[in-house]
Amino acid sequence: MTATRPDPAAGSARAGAPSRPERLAVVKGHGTENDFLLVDDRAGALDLLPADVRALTDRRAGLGADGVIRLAPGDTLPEGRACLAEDPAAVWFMDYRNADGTPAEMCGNGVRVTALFAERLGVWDGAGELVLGTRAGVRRVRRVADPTGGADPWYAVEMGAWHLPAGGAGAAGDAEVDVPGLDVTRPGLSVDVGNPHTVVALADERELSAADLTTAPRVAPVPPRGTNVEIVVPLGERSLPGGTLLGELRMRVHERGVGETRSCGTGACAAAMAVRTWAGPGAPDVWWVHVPGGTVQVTALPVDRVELAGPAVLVADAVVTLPAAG
Ligand SMILES: N[C@@H](CCC[C@H](N)C(=O)O)C(=O)O
Repeated sequence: MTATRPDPAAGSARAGAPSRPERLAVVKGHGTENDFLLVDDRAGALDLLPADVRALTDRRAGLGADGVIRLAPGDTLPEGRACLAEDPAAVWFMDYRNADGTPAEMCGNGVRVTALFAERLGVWDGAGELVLGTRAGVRRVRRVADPTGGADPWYAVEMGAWHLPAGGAGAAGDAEVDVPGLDVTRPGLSVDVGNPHTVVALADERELSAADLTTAPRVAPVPPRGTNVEIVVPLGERSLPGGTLLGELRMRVHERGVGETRSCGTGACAAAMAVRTWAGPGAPDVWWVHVPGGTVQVTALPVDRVELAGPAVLVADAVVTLPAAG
């Protein structure tokens, strides 16, 4: 057992209704510059309102971030209890909220930063696996060496199953996407990685730079749960020392509930699996996805599962006054 369990006595608050403090301690962190405010709610006592999330993530009037992550005991919320039923080791839950206050099923970069936060809190000793509940199900994290040669450890996350739409495998796309700044409507491929994505292949890096992601690309038909849109340019394949075939691609992303971000872990998984699908049999299993905020590694695992690996950084501690309720 490498993760400590929630303390049943740590909140008498756990027995009562969650409360909303006037002042909240947060830690700022990022994964390839997809940035988050992390909240230690090991007591499972915090009522975090959508308006609180919007105030915290505001880049001018607040601290600023792409999302807020609350680390809470799994047994304090229904989605956490579902994860505990899937795996009793999922005693901690990553409660992820987008900057607009909406909850999302999953955040790949966020899981890695949550793992580092859990280490900082002493909840996980960094050895073996950290088993985290998320709204998309249980995710397992372990520390690994940086495959790109950096000195700091990376975190590898078993991201679960990825899915194309029924009948969509091998297709250029199942959606039409208008990307502001580009003149022609493009095919987009829907890829579910626990949360929804639409991946669009562009001709070259000139098009990637020309795209204007300050507004959301138009996707038709409109995805029922909304979507994150990744625009990608495949960069080719090469062999790593040791012989592993590596594919590389460059990506920008417009995130549901946020806007353009400097990286998206689930988006990198969706993009790599889309490009691998388009490439056909013999395509690499290992992909480096280069985003404005850095590089992450995506690995196709047997039976349509995928792993995400990348860095995690904590940069600051702060105490924030929450907006007045109501
Ligand atoms: N940046 C995250 C994804 C966050 C959720 C996304 N905006 C959604 O609404 O699905 C990642 O690293 O995966």
